[in-house]
Amino acid sequence: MKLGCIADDLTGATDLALMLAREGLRTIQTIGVPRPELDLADADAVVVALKSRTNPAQEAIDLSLIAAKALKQAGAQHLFFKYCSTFDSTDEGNIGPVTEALLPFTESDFTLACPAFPANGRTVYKGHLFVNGVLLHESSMKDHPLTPMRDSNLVRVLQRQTNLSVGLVSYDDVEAGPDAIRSAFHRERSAGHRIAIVDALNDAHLRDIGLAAADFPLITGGSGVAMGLPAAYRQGARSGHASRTGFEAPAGRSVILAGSCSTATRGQVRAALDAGIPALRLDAMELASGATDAQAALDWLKAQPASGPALIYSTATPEEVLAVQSKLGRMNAGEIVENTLAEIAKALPALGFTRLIVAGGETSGAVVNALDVDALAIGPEIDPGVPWTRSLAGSDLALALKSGNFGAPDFFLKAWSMLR
Ligand SMILES: Nc1ncnc2c1ncn2[C@@H]1O[C@H](COP(=O)(O)OP(=O)(O)OP(=O)(O)O)[C@@H](O)[C@H]1O
Ligand SMILES: O=C(O)[C@@H](O)C(=O)CO
Repeated sequence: MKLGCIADDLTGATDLALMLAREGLRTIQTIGVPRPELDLADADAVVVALKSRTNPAQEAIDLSLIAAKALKQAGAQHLFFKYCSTFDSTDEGNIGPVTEALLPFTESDFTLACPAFPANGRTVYKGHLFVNGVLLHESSMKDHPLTPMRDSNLVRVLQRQTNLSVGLVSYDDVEAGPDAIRSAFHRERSAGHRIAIVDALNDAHLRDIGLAAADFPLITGGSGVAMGLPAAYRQGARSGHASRTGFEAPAGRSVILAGSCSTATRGQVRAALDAGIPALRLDAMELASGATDAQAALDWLKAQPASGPALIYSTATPEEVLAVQSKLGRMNAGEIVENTLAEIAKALPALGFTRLIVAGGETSGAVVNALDVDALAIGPEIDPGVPWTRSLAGSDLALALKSGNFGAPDFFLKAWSMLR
């Protein structure tokens, strides 16, 4: 295995797995550390999906090191730590602390940090992260329910999370190509920095960064920075593994579970409502008081026409989320909603629902755990960063696990047409 990857959330793992598959690596995604029976012999890359993004830093470190050990034992030659393209974290972690733990594990003393993903509007310039052309701290990420991002300067953000010195490889070096990027890495390392934020404005930059960093024992970033690795790792990497062609899916009913409150998901929920998809809104306060519950949602779902998808969503505006959080607490509110969606998901296979779209990283983690799915094959790309996947064991399911901020407004409408 060339590349062992540790992703701090599930949809992020799927995003990375799609990128590696698309660029020609045979890629398997596992939910948590791979079961010993899982056959990884044919895989060029394994992406382990954790749910560690918002855990206490020590827990995230422990989980990441367990995954790192398992990947190394399975033969991984390089490690990749995948986090969000919007650098979701707090001053306590977890990007800095996990990187700090993985560096000695890989017996190295330098790595890069690059969340750029231009196809989804994430670019880094002079160390500042932009989301669709807007500085991170002015984007909707400033209101994220769990990791509000209020500083766009990633050198500063990361430095607050780690005792390692953080440097910068900026646009001028990156634009000059792989050799200049290698020299810049050398310069930053010689200056005593142990992690370098790297600028990237387009895919050509990402491919050059991938080439320059391919020898690193540890690479950290979003899925974008993995774009150039397959070509570097495999002579004549195959391409088109995850194509846009139809995907064989188990027969059965379709459902969308949305727990993400991101701008993109709010638009997708609106488009689904406008298109007349039957929809049920879960109210966090009503869930907390017991006025409604998962069983009520399942009763509603069973009564919907089997001919098309139905939508269950807790998606709300930032103002609504804040109001709920001020009454229930941020983490508690999130857990109440996640637990309800997970309880709904658990009952779905027995009710004949086999085709699921799940919106939101934390939400997807909770749902997939409840479904007891532990490995995924990667299918075609629906929109950048989001493939259809199929479970490799347990209930036979087609799953599209959508990062909160990914996907076009018609994502919930168009994704189904790719399934055969
Ligand atoms: N109405 C609501 N009120 C309060 N919290 C909510 C509400 N709806 C969802 N949540 C919580 O907000 C969090 C959303 O996180 P999630 O990771 O699922 O989505 P996201 O952050 O948009 O996606 P990603 O992590 O992929 O960017 C979850 O913990 C969810 O339970
Ligand atoms: O990088 C991203 O934006 C996504 O893969 C993700 O991690 C969102 O949860």
